Amino acid sequence: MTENRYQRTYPISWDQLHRDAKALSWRLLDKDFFNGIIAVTRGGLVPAAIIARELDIRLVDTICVSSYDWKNQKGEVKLLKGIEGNGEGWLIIDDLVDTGRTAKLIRELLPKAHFASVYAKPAGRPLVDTFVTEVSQDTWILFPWDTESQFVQPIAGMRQG
Ligand SMILES: O=P(O)(O)OC[C@H]1O[C@H](OP(=O)(O)OP(=O)(O)O)[C@H](O)[C@@H]1O
Repeated sequence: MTENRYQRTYPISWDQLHRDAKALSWRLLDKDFFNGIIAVTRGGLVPAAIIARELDIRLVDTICVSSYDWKNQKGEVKLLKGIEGNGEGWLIIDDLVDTGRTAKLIRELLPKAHFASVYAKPAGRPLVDTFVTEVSQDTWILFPWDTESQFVQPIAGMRQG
């Protein structure tokens, strides 16, 4: 279900997600992440797996967060599992920064880490160090793990009257 604050959708296929995660890997290639990757659950898990493969990083940890929707606005971000230390030498991966609430919390916890996301909206963009694609704030990104293919009516059948 599309929330009220979204005016358009941006469907992303598995192929595109794979390509975009590889594009992010290229942007991160020259940086050193001695410790490894921290995936932000749950959306960061898939790009983190692709980026770990591309950057030849085998140590992958998670920071686990949960955010609650309240009246169609994203609510408080709750930390379910953190990471010790200040994040130095770690690469944090998320699929998207939207309002930036999740990234803000994680940056406060791990100020020395490098925060990367595949997609970024304007409100969240200042909080990421590296990203690939910017989408407008009123776009609902349809990730492949949240969607499935289904039958749609032919265009001619959708005419009114
Ligand atoms: O910038 P924000 O407004 O905080 O939004 C970004 C967060 O929202 C998404 O997670 P979501 O809340 O959909 O949870 P999930 O990944 O566990 O499904 C996404 O994976 C980011 O972590």
